[in-house]
Amino acid sequence: QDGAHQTHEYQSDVARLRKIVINSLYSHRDVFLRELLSNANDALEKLRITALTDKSLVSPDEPLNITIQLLPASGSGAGRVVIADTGIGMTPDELTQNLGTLAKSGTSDFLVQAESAGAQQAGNLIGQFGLGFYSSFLVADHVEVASVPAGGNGEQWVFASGAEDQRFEVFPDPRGRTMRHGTEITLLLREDAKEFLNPGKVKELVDKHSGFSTSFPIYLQTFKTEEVPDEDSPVPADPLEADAIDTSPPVDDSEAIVEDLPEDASPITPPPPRTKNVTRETWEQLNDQPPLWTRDAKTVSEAEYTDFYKSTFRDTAAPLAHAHFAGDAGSSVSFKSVLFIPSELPSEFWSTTQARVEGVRLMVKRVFITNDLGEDALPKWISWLRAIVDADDLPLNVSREQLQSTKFLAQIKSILVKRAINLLTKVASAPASINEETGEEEGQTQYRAVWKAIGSAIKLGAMEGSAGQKNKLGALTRWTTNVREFVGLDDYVDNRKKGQRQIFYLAGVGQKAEDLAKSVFIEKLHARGYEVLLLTEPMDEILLNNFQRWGGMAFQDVAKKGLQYGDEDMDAEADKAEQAGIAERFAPLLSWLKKEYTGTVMDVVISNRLVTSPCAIVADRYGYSANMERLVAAQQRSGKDTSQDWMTEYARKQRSLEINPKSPLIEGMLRVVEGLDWEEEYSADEGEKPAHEPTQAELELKEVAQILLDGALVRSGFEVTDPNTFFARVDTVLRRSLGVSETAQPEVEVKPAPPVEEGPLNPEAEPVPEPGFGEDPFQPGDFDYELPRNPFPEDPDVQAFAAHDEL
Ligand SMILES: Nc1ncnc2c1ncn2[C@@H]1O[C@H](COP(=O)(O)OP(=O)(O)OP(=O)(O)O)[C@@H](O)[C@H]1O
Repeated sequence: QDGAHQTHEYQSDVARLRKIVINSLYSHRDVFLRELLSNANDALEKLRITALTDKSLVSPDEPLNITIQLLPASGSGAGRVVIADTGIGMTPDELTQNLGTLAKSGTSDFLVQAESAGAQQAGNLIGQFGLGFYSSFLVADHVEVASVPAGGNGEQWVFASGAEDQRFEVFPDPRGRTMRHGTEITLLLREDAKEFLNPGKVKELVDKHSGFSTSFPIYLQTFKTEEVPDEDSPVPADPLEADAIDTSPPVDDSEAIVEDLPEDASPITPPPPRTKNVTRETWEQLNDQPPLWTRDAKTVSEAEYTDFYKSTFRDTAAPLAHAHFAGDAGSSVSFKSVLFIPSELPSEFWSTTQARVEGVRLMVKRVFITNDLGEDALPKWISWLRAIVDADDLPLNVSREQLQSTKFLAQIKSILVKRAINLLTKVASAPASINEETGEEEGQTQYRAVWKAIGSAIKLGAMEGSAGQKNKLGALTRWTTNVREFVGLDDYVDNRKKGQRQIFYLAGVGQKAEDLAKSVFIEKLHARGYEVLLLTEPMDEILLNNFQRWGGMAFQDVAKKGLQYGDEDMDAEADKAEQAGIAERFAPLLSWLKKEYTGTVMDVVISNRLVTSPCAIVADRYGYSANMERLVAAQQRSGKDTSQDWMTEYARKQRSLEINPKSPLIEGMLRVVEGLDWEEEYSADEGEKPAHEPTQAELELKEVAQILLDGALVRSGFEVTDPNTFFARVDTVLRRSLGVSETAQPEVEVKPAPPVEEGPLNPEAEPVPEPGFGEDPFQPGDFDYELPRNPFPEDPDVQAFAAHDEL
């Protein structure tokens, strides 16, 4: 390399990105034009902003614009596309830095993801990441970038690289200075990319992808061939004279028929003037249509909104909904805006606390100013919003910093949030449409898609928003119930049964709604036709607690105490009498169970929520439901919130056992309790031993009761306190029912391992078989051993283990 001519190795990430781009985007390769035009537009914007403080950088002789030239090959090669801008330009160092390295944050993560994804997925990922300059290699074998920085007096430099090259060159342009400032990119097209020399194709692409999103004019060089008078060859002015000149092809004299012209013959028409074809260069502006947001919404088609969104926000998927409006920000700044709901949340939405908001593009009189909304950007829940806001009455030379300190920005943020909520509400309240082909009701297809995409963000908004927003966003939430899906809270309230004053819900984070619907807590509600919201996301329960009430109804966790159907007072006298009868009949069992479970549950009551299950564990109003208990346990495992341990312990104890008087099992227990002389036994103070040794019947009842309690815990979603003891009890009961000895242990003998091996391990001599490969390490007979006799037959814990094994 000589003094000026530099050769650089590409940074390894660049090579990887180029490879991914070329492999995965072949079928979308026309994106190169959008990317290069967007870079050119950015460079012009940078210059415009810099020139606000240094006017010498621009001159009226050098208008800020972008030009495209399509140059078919004169000799070998497929031809060239040259895209030039009169923007900020690059110094030789910047050429090296900007085009030879990837400075973007998250590049490595992106590359790992894209490399492991399929071509189609990688294409989508790249779309979101923005592939920029490297997309040139989709259509070009070789790329040259000539550039001069604005304000620079030095040489014009060139960055040059082949698509397959591991290196790039940077050198002074052998043509000298061809630009005052700016950048010119020359693509030597690949043989299979000749279509991009077609002006029609280029116009179509600019129209579709760049027309809306570039604020500086884009001109395409076109050549028009016109017929013009040929001034070089003399054309006689006088038709008579013209007649005198014989311009007819020579004819054979012998064949000539000479006729005199009749007197009244019309005058001889003069021959057309001599012309020649001249090819003229013209520059046709491609983005001369007014920006979409400045147009009347009635004149903009859905397809135009979609194309605009995709090209402006670089999304491969269409938006789910849009709103187009003009307004007044209150401080006499009028503006026009279009906002969009994207088809999915940004990938980092849940992994950051304060999301970066880059989707709101602020413009002043159609010129892009910033997409950085400053410190207190939009609230996190709505950081996914995509919008264009174009203010008319702000000075054009307002800087990004000035704009951020104006009232306008704060007002615009609140207007955007309000408008976005209105848009969501409009989509959510669209009447169900009828499918014309099938005649079936389609449901709210559009809002279902919106809910699927950003439903969790809407729930977040309903929690963190202002009071007014909470109500609006709460009304937008949709739930699955035991009878329907996609149910709004207002809809639930409208559908309530006579007398019902509670909105019933059951939470089971991570469970499927259909499994939750089979819960013991829902069986009676379901059987009676009541609707229960099934909450499966961690946020759900917290959200409902946050609302406290909806439409005048209180939220009731059906796994907790306090459940009321609301029709209790409407029960016939006979029903009431039956309830009283049951209460009286089961009183002995309730008393016995209360004594038995002192310290384990707060209370034992007759249930109003069970149909077939014998019992359930119901949390007190301030106790933890099984769902809450799991959430708290997960938090504690992850090291958070340990200061709350005592509260957890307390809340855990706030629960009751509910029994189902209609269950034959409970009936059976009642009969056994009635047969016991237990009042006397337990009349001693709490904690004291019974006055006499318990009878066999009582011991058995205790065992059954304990299993029943553990079963109720499991049924109700809690964990049993000690699974080993639980299984030991089940084992005993099983043995009893089979007539097997309750204490007999299996006859087993376990072959002990050989003594510790001496000397170092030599893997070469005895290769360790790879899992799944090589010979089966086990030989026939390896499993023919006997477990040893239980060495501690009296130890109840060991018995429990043995029993567990048997099960
Ligand atoms: N026409 C240009 N004029 C001036 N600088 C340019 C031009 N094209 C590219 N650059 C510089 O090269 C850098 C890299 O460009 P590239 O297109 O690869 O990524 P980007 O524009 O930063 O990101 P993205 O394309 O995803 O928005 C740009 O940030 C810019 O500094």
